[in-house]
Amino acid sequence: MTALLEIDGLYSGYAGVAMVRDLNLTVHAGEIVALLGPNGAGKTTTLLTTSGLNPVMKGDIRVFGRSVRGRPAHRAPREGLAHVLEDRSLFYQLTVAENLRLAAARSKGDLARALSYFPALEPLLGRRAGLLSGGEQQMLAMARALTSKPRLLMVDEMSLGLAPVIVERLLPVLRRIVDDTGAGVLLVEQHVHLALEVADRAAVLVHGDLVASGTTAEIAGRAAALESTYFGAGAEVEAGADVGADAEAGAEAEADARTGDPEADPEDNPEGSR
Ligand SMILES: Nc1ncnc2c1ncn2[C@@H]1O[C@H](COP(=O)(O)OP(=O)(O)OP(=O)(O)O)[C@@H](O)[C@H]1O
Repeated sequence: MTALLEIDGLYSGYAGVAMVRDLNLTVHAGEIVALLGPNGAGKTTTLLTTSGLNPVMKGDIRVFGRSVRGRPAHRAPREGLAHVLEDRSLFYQLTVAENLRLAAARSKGDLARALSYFPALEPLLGRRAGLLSGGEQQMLAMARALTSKPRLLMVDEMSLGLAPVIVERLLPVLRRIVDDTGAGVLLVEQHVHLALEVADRAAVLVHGDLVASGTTAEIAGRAAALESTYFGAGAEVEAGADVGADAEAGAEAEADARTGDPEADPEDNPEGSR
């Protein structure tokens, strides 16, 4: 198996303070690796450092065998690394088509192929990105990343603000992409159980330390112990609150799915970016 990403004893953080310590992680071609952990664990920091948006303090990250040290972040997409950021970073005043065309022009990429994974975007090509629902924006962010035909795709919190029923529809697309293209995926996800359904392997970060890694079956077998030991009462309460809100939105989404209403817009959009 070809290692696309090798994180080797990584220390990374902000203002000289390491928020990720001694992290070792590998992503091979054709596999999905889930990076799990509670809020503030260092998951986003790891992805930003891999993209070159945050410096390596100690250790190394190799993407396609080459160290990211000294590589400017803008070179990453051309080399085959795509990063869907947590805030989706769309051009909200531009239409869906314009967002996609800009990305495809930058990377000389394949727009039709990227869209083929998200056919729900086709009737929305003329709509401004800021008017899309949360789930549609996530699809656009993913489609935009795919225009560069990445060999390694990093997705940060695909589920942020989305009902689980929407996430359940989006996550399997990652599996199709991996199966079709042989790319590797590093997936940061708060919905542990959904992530474990789609991933091949998982790693758990807590307060910057890697506390567990293994196949999804191994991690799933330890999920209850990991949650009670590391995620803490606060996280459980927070997760409980989310479940309530998600369940309500999910019920609505399911109702829309049942009625088959193509204009249905079931997702929450807590970012208020419409
Ligand atoms: N720009 C920054 N400056 C200083 N500290 C930061 C900065 N960004 C993140 N941090 C801190 O680094 C730590 C790791 O944050 P990070 O965003 O990587 O966590 P995370 O696991 O992605 O969390 P979440 O699931 O909440 O997004 C946290 O303590 C956070 O407060």
